[in-house]
Amino acid sequence: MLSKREVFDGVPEEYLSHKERYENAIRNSVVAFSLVRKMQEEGKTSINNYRDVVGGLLGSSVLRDGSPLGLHYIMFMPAILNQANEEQQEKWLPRAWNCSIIGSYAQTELGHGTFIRGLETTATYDAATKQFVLHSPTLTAYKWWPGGLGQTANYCIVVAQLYTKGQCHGIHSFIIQVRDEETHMPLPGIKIGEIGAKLGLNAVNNGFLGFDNYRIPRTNMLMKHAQVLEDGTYVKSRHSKLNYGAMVFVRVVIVFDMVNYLSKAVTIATRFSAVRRQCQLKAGETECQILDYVTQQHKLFVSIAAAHAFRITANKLWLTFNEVNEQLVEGNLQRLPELHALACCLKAVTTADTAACVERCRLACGGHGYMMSSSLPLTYGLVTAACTYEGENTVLLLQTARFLVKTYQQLDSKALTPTVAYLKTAAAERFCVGWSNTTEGIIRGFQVVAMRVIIMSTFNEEVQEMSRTVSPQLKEVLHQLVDLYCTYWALEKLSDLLLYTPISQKEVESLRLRYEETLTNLRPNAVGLVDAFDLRDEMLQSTLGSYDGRVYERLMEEAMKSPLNAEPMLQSTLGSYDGRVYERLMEEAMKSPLNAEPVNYTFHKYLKPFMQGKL
Ligand SMILES: CC(C)(COP(=O)(O)OP(=O)(O)OC[C@H]1O[C@@H](n2cnc3c(N)ncnc32)[C@H](O)[C@@H]1OP(=O)(O)O)[C@@H](O)C(=O)NCCC(=O)NCCSC(=O)/C=C/CC(=O)O
Ligand SMILES: Cc1cc2nc3c(=O)[nH]c(=O)nc-3n(C[C@H](O)[C@H](O)[C@H](O)COP(=O)(O)OP(=O)(O)OC[C@H]3O[C@@H](n4cnc5c(N)ncnc54)[C@H](O)[C@@H]3O)c2cc1C
Repeated sequence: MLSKREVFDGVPEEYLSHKERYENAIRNSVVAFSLVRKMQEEGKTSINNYRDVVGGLLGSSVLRDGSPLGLHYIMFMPAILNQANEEQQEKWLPRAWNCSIIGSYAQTELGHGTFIRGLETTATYDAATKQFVLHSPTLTAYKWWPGGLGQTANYCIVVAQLYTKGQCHGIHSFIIQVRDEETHMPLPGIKIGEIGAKLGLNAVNNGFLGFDNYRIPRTNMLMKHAQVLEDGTYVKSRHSKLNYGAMVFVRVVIVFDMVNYLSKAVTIATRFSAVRRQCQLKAGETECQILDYVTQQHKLFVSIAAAHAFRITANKLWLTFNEVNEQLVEGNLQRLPELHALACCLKAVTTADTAACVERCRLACGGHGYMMSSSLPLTYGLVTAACTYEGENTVLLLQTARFLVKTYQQLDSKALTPTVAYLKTAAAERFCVGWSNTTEGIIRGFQVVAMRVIIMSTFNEEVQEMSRTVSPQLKEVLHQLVDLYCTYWALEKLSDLLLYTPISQKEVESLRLRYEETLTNLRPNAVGLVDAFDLRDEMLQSTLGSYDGRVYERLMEEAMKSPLNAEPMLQSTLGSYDGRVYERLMEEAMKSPLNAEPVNYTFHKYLKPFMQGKL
């Protein structure tokens, strides 16, 4: 095991250089993931449920700004599980599971992220040698972003346009070795490095990858869904989008990640708001807790309710994901479009709402929320990235809209899948005959809005589910959270409700009163509700949100650790007058100190012993 001394003990990551941050991340990651390997050996985690364990580690204080090994678990292994046939799984999964190989997932290119049918990397089959030739025809064809690829991974899943017998069959996945397992040097025909400093996740070691007519065996094409036979014959998949399966899985998992990040941020902000006293309600009185201000409650309480709403939604989505995947295994593809639309919608909505809520939590803490030591800026950096990766939010919402429009157009000719069944009810009868300022009334209002503008929004199953399984006291508080969440969004989306429902001005006024009553009712339970997230100080890593409330002493202790560093402002690679965006992105990437050396010392000292099970 590593001695405490070898880890940058006591110096917060913010004060490490870019290179030191990577080296620190490797040390922390091999220690953390050795724990996962120990749990595997003891049968405490399996290939089917490792995500909980890994997800907890990736969101923990040990790997607080991500890990160079994250993609190995987040996408490399799921891609093998989802896209490789049985023979390939037997070959690759054991080595991936015990980390004797470290993988990444290389789909996005400098020139394309959203439009994956436009990816430029080619994989051309050579029947004479039974090999695929991987090539990056242009600079924009270089893979750009894959986590861990910069200096860490020695294998990766590469998504490329498949050519055989002179015909293009679209994008397919391949497992490709990019570095020598002994020396970790890039293999001949491979151009590889890291892309440089980012807004956040600076420990992830995102990389770039270019191929120069690089040959791999035919059997390195992942062939669960489509195949290329030895003579070059292409056998197509039952459904063209089964190759997109890894993305659907990760979008589902991201919803769980948002629950963790939002719970942390609102715990920090709510506890700080109970400690912070500012201004007097009456002259001469003691300054009051800022948590007593309705404006502060308006900022924070909806985030507490959202964390619970997202947790319930994430669990429901996970059940749906497993149901649909069991059906896919039996050849029933009927619910795949619904799963895709659901995963797109909930990944986009939960990441966007969580980013907005985390920023609101930061703002609710005044200047102290702007301190890195509060952990709120770091959390914002992690969450806002999720609005972009695994499918940029705008584009994913368009995918959901496309599915809902199609569903609506087939309302009378096709049986509806469970999550959109409400569209038939909402369309069939005078669904919203009058407005009622109840949770059910608001949900029906949104269903009418959704029906009319084909936007899906409902979580009423969870309300019924909740009334069966909790004590009367807890039910009352949870109903207050549901009420708060509904009335908050009814007031936020008032224009839609006024346009599409018979809500009256008088009812809007009583809705506002009801909202403020709910804030007041929740106030006594606010700190208890965030304590219920049961997040230890080590997880929060926040001077503001510690359980003991010693905010000011901790702020001072952290401030005393600061060596003074000023990083020069960087010019923008994207906004240069000459438009040489891609060349500048690559030029800037090559300035990274990590790219100055072919192999970072941490490979031989830490990563290789870890991969050989010797750590
Ligand atoms: C935007 C996408 C989905 C468009 O894909 P495209 O092939 O162009 O499909 P169409 O828009 O033409 O729709 C055709 C048809 O296919 C259905 N469909 C699309 N995607 C899926 C899917 N995943 N599963 C099932 N079905 C799907 C669609 O509904 C249509 O059905 P119809 O019945 O209406 O015909 C695509 O380009 C896309 O997904 N773009 C986003 C790329 C992305 O997510 N990249 C992630 C890279 S990995 C990463 O970011 C890692 C991050 C690190 C980390 O997670 O930590
Ligand atoms: C932190 C981080 C980690 C990542 N890790 C990985 C990884 O490990 N592996 C990997 O392969 N990729 C990874 N990515 C890349 C990520 O998947 C892409 O950034 C994402 O898919 C968006 O593609 P893009 O960056 O090309 O943006 P673009 O698709 O160019 O989007 C730019 C803008 O154009 C808009 N736009 C694009 N298409 C449309 C449309 N059809 N309609 C309307 N508007 C549109 C978008 O909404 C957006 O506002 C990572 C990204 C980040 C930020």
